[in-house]
Amino acid sequence: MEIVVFGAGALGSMVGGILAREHHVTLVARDPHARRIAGQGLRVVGELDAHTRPRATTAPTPEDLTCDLVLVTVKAYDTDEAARTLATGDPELVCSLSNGLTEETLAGHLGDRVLAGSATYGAELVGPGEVRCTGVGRIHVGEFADERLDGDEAGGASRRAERVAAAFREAGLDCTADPEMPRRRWEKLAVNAGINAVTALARVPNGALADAPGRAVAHRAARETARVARSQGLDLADDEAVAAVDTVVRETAANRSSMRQDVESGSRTEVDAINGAVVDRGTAAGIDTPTNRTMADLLGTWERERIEE
Ligand SMILES: NC(=O)C1=CN([C@@H]2O[C@H](COP(=O)(O)OP(=O)(O)OC[C@H]3O[C@@H](n4cnc5c(N)ncnc54)[C@H](OP(=O)(O)O)[C@@H]3O)[C@@H](O)[C@H]2O)C=CC1
Ligand SMILES: CC(C)(CO)C(=O)C(=O)O
Repeated sequence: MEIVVFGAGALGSMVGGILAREHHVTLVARDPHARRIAGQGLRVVGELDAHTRPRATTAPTPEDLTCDLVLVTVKAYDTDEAARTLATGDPELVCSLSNGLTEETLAGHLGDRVLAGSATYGAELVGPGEVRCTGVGRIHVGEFADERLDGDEAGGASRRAERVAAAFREAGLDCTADPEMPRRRWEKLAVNAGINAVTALARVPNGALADAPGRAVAHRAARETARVARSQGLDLADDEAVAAVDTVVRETAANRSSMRQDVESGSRTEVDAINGAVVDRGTAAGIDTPTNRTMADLLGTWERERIEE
């Protein structure tokens, strides 16, 4: 496959580096990372090990973006700009692995070429040309809205998602085409809504949410997310959202969540695309989401203060 990874920071470099074992991969990255990859290739270290030679560029041309698949791995707040750039080319499929509800933004520019994705692999950039896999997880891809599973995609499966998943597996990544991606997307949102902001505000590892009082806050945020999901026609029970939070807390107990990492490095967070998305959709559906609203407001206050400094 001809694959472009748009926004090759930590996650995109790791996934792109592994995909380059079997596919023609172009990484859209920043310098000096892009320059080092173009010169010396890309090293994946840690729990995965590879040295591959994907192409790398900071400024993709429309021809570069006319490919079989674009994987979007920018932070959620960069999705709109990424989508505008992607629309200058003609990719056959576009799939986001970003956290938060980003697919609607992509589809606004790229239409029904957009698939949804989620990743539970962990990745951190070591330096130019090198990325560390900090945890082997799983990637899911699929259609992002129930109505897109109808028609010729009978039975909820999506042939194009199956094709993407098979290409990932061929390169050695654990990837599944999920016939229930619309629901999974909201379940992942509940997990991120429950874990990310709480661990960022309290400055604790994910495992600290195994006990009260952090656990109770995370559960409230997850229940609110499930309620909003149901208002959008998705079948996500409160108990299922809470159980998903508990599972991820257990499985990633030692992790510093991505939002905690952002706050500790003084960077903008993805709170708008996570807790903010729950609040906005809840408001539109007449559902109050006080826990998500409080977390979005607190992190929003911190972000404004940081930007003004
Ligand atoms: N890292 C992880 O383990 C995981 C991350 N995720 C999710 O994946 C997404 C990416 O996370 P992560 O990889 O950690 O983030 P990073 O910030 O490391 O990577 C994103 C990269 O995209 C670059 N970028 C943004 N816009 C452009 C552009 N127009 N052209 C070229 N490069 C661009 C950014 O550069 P710059 O900063 O200079 O703008 C940055 O290097 C997030 O939504 C995150 O929540 C999900 C699961 C695991
Ligand atoms: C699953 C979890 C919570 C793992 O830390 C994550 O996605 C994140 O940190 O953004």
